[in-house]
Amino acid sequence: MTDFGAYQYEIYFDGLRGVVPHFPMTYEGWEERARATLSPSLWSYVAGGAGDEHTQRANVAAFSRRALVPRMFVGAKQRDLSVSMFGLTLPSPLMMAPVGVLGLCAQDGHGDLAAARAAARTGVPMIASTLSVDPMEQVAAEFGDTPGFFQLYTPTDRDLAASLVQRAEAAGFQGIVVTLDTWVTGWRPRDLSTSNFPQLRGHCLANYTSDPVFRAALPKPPEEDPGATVMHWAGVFGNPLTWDDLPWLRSLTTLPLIVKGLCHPEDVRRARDGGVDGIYCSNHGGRQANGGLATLDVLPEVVEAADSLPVIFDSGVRSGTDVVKALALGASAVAIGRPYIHGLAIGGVDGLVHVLRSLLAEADLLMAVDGYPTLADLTPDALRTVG
Ligand SMILES: Cc1cc2nc3c(=O)[nH]c(=O)nc-3n(C[C@H](O)[C@H](O)[C@H](O)COP(=O)(O)O)c2cc1C
Ligand SMILES: CC(C)CC(=O)C(=O)O
Repeated sequence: MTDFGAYQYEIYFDGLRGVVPHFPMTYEGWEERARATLSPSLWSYVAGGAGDEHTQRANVAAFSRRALVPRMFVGAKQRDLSVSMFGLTLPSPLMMAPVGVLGLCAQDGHGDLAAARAAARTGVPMIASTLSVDPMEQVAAEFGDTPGFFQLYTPTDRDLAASLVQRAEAAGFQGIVVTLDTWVTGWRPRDLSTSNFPQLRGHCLANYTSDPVFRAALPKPPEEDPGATVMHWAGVFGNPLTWDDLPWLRSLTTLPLIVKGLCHPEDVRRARDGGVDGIYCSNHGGRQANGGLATLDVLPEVVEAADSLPVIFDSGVRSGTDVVKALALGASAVAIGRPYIHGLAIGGVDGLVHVLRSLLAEADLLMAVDGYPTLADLTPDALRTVG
């Protein structure tokens, strides 16, 4: 049993002692303060999406088309938000989605380490991006007892891919998340306007520059020729994988293999047949392709096709109620991107922990008030479609 909702009492007791809350209590508040904290170009990178950002807005809007129906006489005094997947038991279904450039969003430039520390403090797992300011071994060292996952951007160099995965295994990560929807970046007008994207990426290559296979392919060490290093990285970064590559991907690790970016049920069935351990239903927060469906709208089909495989969901989650709605539509776990980036930007580890605890408290209290005490109680029948 967990009592995430108790976070509200901590805040009220602080208030009684005259302590004013450090951090805003809503997504809009986190966003507004993060915007004021980050440089304009980093802000536009974080906040922006593909095209005119229609899909990005649709991700958020989809949640307001679903509403939870309250149940009474349930006596949901105790709730249980714990979830078991990939042989792990987690205290809650919340996860931190992989975010490249996370390091740069912290005041001290080490946001990947901060997120790992927040994972240790909350039990909310971090899926560490391939693109990070600090190498994965240092990130993993901060996880404490909370399991961590490594997100792989599969490079064209297969030996490099194998090396990154082997390092993740050795560092103690508990699963590999392979992102399929970003072997090339989508059309991102905000980044094109600032022309800042290449510089940002250049700061986030620690996993590559610390890799023996990557280093061996360079004419000069990265410390001596950073420009050539970035050029080499750009050449190997993205591999447009096909189904023929799935057996090879599967062979890279004995850890749970989760594929990120699946939104079509047929793709889910093929991935399942190809031996993956988990499906990650996401449209990359609307950052890659515009004009698509909200991820929440495809979730039920994906869950059905995934059958017994766990489904991690992300894109557009902005509150604890959104977490509950995604769970009711069948997600096994719910990941967030921008909300925790904002928390990190406004208050480092403390700000990030505040965002995670706020989302968990809101979800927990909603389940209490509306009479859905466990995740098993949250079925599609708990929701109605409105508007
Ligand atoms: C600034 C930023 C960087 C991201 N970097 C990565 C990444 O390195 N790897 C990845 O798989 N997804 C990346 N994503 C996508 C997230 O993992 C996630 O799918 C998305 O943020 C979820 O949508 P949300 O921001 O609406 O919560 C990034 C998202 C943002 C906002
Ligand atoms: C394209 C990458 C460099 C990072 C990413 O996934 C993103 O910005 O959405």
